[in-house]
Amino acid sequence: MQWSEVIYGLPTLTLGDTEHADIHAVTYDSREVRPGTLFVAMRGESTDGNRYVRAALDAGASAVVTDSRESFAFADARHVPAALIEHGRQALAIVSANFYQHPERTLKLTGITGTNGKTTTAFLVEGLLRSAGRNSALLGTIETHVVDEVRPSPHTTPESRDVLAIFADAVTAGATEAVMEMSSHALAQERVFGIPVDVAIFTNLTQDHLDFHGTMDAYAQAKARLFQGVGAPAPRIAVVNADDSYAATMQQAASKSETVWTYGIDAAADFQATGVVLRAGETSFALSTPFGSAEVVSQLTGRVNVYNLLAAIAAAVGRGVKLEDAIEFAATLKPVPGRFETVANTLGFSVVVDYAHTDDALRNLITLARELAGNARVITLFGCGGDRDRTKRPKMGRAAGEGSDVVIITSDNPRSEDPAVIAHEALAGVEASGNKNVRIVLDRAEAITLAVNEAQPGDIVLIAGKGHEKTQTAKGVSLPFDDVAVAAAALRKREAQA
Ligand SMILES: CC(=O)N[C@H]1[C@@H](OP(=O)(O)OP(=O)(O)OC[C@H]2O[C@@H](n3ccc(=O)[nH]c3=O)[C@H](O)[C@@H]2O)O[C@H](CO)[C@@H](O)[C@@H]1O[C@H](C)C(=O)N[C@@H](C)C(=O)N[C@H](CCC(=O)O)C(=O)O
Ligand SMILES: Nc1ncnc2c1ncn2[C@@H]1O[C@H](COP(=O)(O)OP(=O)(O)OP(=O)(O)O)[C@@H](O)[C@H]1O
Ligand SMILES: N[C@H](CCC[C@H](N)C(=O)O)C(=O)O
Ligand SMILES: [Mg+2]
Repeated sequence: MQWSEVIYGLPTLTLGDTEHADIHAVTYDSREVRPGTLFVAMRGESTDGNRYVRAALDAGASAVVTDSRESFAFADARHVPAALIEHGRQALAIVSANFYQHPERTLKLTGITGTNGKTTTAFLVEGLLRSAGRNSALLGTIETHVVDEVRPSPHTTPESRDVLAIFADAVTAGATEAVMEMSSHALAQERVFGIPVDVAIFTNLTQDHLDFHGTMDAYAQAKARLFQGVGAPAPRIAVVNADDSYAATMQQAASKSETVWTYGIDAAADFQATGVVLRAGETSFALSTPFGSAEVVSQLTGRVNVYNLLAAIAAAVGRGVKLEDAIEFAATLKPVPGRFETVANTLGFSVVVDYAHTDDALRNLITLARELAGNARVITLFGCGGDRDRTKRPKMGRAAGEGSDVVIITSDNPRSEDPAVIAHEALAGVEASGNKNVRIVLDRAEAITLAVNEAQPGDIVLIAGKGHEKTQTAKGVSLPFDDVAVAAAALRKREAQA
């Protein structure tokens, strides 16, 4: 594609003297540059893409977009087409949309934000749309779907270049819909700039990521951007959890949407669940909506999934699926990997792997386990991520201590930090809860084996924090690790001894 076509609509401050180049690829990472690549220099948290303009040019970059006068002059002097712009990430989104020929104009996008429940809700919405015969893309934490093709996901919400590349492939594969998790990092960094959202969902807001956002208010404002539109018109329909304390913030942010639907269990809502019945592997409730009422039955477990189902059904209806069809399809939806995933065994107790990695998610998970366990014990294993919000560690400890009979603190991606230091920060919270039945076992496989060996018939073992993850990252190195596989191995060993 010609340089002039790639920069169409880009608000440039200055354009270089060289006007012709054929662009074969767009990148924001100098290490990806090959001859014919346009390099967009972006300022980041840890470095500045402008430091790598020389490397990009040496690698054969055919054009440069930058917010630095110095980089601009450097590229121009080397007779490479250059554009001086104000915002690197916005520019990346604009040139990528041009380069991929605007797939975002074809796909009707459902965007989901919130602290917890994005992945689950995204899978549910995609499942409902597919059942209704629509071809869809899915972008989120666990994996990426390009209609029927499954690809790994390096991020929950990728950079705009990657979103648009996936969208373009999805359009080629016949997709008319896309469902996407919108992380607060992505909204704050405008990774989704210029991408119109048709239906926007807010799940909930509780503490996480304060290392990045600083305050709960800034975190909420990042989430609210989904409802205002990031470089794009506001979503046509906003779907907001009425039971969450930030509902009003999101509703206000959605003031330009044509329709705002609320959903909830406790507060009055447009999509209202009543008579919730929770069992392992079965959840049911009565649903009333502006389009009629019906009984919803699902194979998913737990009250949090009532919220995820409500949001997903509302979104599907917003996308034109008939309510009665959405409810029929909801009954066929399978649980999401690593979200209340049970590990089968013949020992008479339950082992559950779940992605709870915030204090709110842990509290919800343990409350559910308590209900399901009756008089039996809840054994909770968890850890806290390294190089992430430190202040959530004692809060997670407290949540674990308050609801569990036995607590095992272990490692969950310590990254560059000392796992023992992280564990002791979590321990402080368990101790504050008054729960004395707590142990630290830093080796996660050893800790899981201990939890499994501790369980008696009727007990529930909760293995929290890593869910679907397939690696453990420590000292900067990621090694294969799978909670489900490790738990299954420990169970087989114990079964063999029984
Ligand atoms: C805090 C954060 O979100 N960081 C992401 C962000 O980094 P950044 O803007 O700070 O970029 P940087 O590393 O300073 O680099 C600046 C620029 O220089 C470029 N560069 C850098 C080195 C080089 O040799 N050449 C070069 O061109 C980089 O490609 C980048 O364009 O952009 C980078 C490029 O896309 C991401 O890799 C990086 O993800 C880091 C590794 C990360 O861990 N992100 C997590 C926290 C994240 O984004 N999580 C959310 C989900 C959270 C949730 O909801 O639970 C997600 O959406 O995945
Ligand atoms: N609607 C919900 N409300 C509160 N907690 C939830 C909800 N749905 C799921 N959870 C809990 O949060 C955990 C993470 O869920 P999920 O992966 O769907 O969220 P997410 O928002 O995508 O998280 P992440 O931002 O880390 O990718 C689940 O394992 C469960 O414990
Ligand atoms: N999206 C979250 C996932 C956390 C998962 C947990 N296993 C951890 O490593 O803390 C993050 O990157 O903060
Ligand atoms: Mg997710």
